[in-house]
Amino acid sequence: MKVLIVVATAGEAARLADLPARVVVSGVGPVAAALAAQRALLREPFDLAVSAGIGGAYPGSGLGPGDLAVSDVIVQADLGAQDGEQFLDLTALGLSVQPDAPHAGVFPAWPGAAALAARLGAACGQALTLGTVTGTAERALALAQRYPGALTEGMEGAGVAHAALLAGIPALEVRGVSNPVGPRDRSAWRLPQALAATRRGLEGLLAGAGSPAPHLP
Ligand SMILES: O=C(O)c1cccc(C(=O)CC[C@H]2O[C@@H](n3cnc4c(=O)[nH]cnc43)[C@H](O)[C@@H]2O)c1
Repeated sequence: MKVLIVVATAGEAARLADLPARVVVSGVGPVAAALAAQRALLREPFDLAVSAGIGGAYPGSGLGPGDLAVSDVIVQADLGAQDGEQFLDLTALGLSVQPDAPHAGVFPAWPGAAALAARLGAACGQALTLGTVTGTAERALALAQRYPGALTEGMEGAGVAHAALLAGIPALEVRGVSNPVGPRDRSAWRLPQALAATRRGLEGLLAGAGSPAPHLP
């Protein structure tokens, strides 16, 4: 399986340079990730596009710094409209099916995600993408309630997933937890542990964990 790995920063890429995959650095955010992913996907064919890196863990996820999460769904959680206190996603706005983007901001991930998570002892669930890092406990809770089962927050997954959709290949998000989603507290960050978890997830993916067992004759 030929895998494209998109990470936001050179620091994340440095820990992955020896892996048997194409690793590209996109910069932070969904637009940067989408553009970098699409540029790589137009250059050569891949079987899977992965958004990988550090991420925040939502309240109720049961995850903490150093834990590993893989996505079964990638959600662009700020794509929609705010109506007072209520958030209206594209489906609620009647914009869910567009000819060139039949996704409504929700991207089912690679079918091997659950098996990969099981083999690695990782969490498997929704990965949310936002263009702005959540900075209050109230908003973290509101997002966790809006998306029950949401595990992680990042800023690139939906961009990679959208580019993968247009390229006709599956996408996956692999996040090592660096921090709790909520009030800004850099002292709570555990970057080395998060980077190590991210690498562990990608090593497992590239070693074939999660891929369907070969059909024996
Ligand atoms: O300075 C801060 O307080 C701060 C808090 C959270 C995240 C940041 C970033 O600069 C994140 C940029 C980068 O890391 C990923 N990431 C990691 N944790 C989170 C998060 O809680 N929410 C969203 N993104 C997060 C993200 O994918 C970016 O690539 C700074």
